[in-house]
Amino acid sequence: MSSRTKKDLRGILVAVTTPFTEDGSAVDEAALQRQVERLVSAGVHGLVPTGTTGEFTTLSAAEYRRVIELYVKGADGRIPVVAGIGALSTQGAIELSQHAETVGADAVMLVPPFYDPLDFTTLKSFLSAVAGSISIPIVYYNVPGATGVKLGAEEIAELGDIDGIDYLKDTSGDAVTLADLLASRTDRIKAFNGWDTLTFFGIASGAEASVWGTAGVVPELAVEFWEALAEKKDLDRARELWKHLWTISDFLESVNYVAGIKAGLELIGEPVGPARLPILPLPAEDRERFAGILRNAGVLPAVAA
Ligand SMILES: N[C@@H](CC=O)C(=O)O
Repeated sequence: MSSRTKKDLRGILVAVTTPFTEDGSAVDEAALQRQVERLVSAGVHGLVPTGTTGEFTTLSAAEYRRVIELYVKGADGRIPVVAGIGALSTQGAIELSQHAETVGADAVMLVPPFYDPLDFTTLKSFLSAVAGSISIPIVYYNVPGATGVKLGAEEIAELGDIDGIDYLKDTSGDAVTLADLLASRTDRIKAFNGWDTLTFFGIASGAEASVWGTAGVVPELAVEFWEALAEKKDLDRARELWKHLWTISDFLESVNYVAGIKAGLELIGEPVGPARLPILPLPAEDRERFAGILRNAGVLPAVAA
C-alpha cells in the first residue's frame, strides 16, 4: 500500500447528518454549522458528511456538492473531513470526488454503484478509475447490505493494492472479516470500523478509527471511550462507557438509523430537522424509549420522581 494520506485519519470520525429545514425542502446551513462547532468542541477527530447518515441519496446534485463544501469550510482545517461519495455511474463518482478534492476534503469515502451489484473485476475497475482521477486518499465503503457486493478479507486487501485505496470502512457487520484484516493485512489496507455495535470489538482489535453515526449524538462519550480504549488502555473505564454506547448503538440499529440519529439530536436540544422521505420520523414510542436510554446514559437529565 502506498499511502496518499496527508492528515491522520484516526479516532472518532463522526458520520454526520445533513440538517434540513423543518419541511425538509432545503439544507439548513446554520444548523449544519452549529453541528460542526459542537462536534469540534467535543474533541471528535474527523467528520464524514454525505454518507448513509448524511442521506446522500436524497440530495440534489447541487445540494450534494454544497453540503461537502459547507462541512469542509466549517471544519476549517481543525479536523479532517472525509466526503462520502456515492453515485450510480463511474463518471458520477469521479465528478463528485473531484469536486470534493477541489473544495478541500481530506479524503473520500467511496461506495460502489449500488443498483446493479458489481462483480470483483468490475469493482476494481471502478475503484481504479475514481482513484486515478483524484490525488486524495479513498476509504472503500464496504456496505454489502446496500450494494450487494460481499467481499472476503483477501479481496478487500487486494483493493488496498490499488493506488489511492488506502482505507476500508467496514459496515458489513461481519466481525470475522474485520478481525482477519486487522490481524494480518494492515500492511495492504487500513481498516476502520463502521458498524456501530462492533465498535468496541473493532477498536480493541486495532481499527485505526470508527466511522460512527452514534457519536454525533453523544460525541463526548464516544471521544472518552476512544481515549480510554485506544490511548490509555484503560479497559475498566472503556467497558463502563461502552455499556451506554452499546445500548445507544443497539437501539439505533434496531430502528431506522437516520431517523433515530435525527430524533436523538432533537432530544438533546441540537435539532437538525427531519430526515427526508422516504424515511419517516421515528414513531413516538421509539422516541420515548430513546429518551429513556439517553437519560440512563446521563446525556439527558433524569425525570424528577
Ligand atoms: N455507515 C454509517 C455510519 C455508521 O455509524 C454512515 O456512513 O453514515
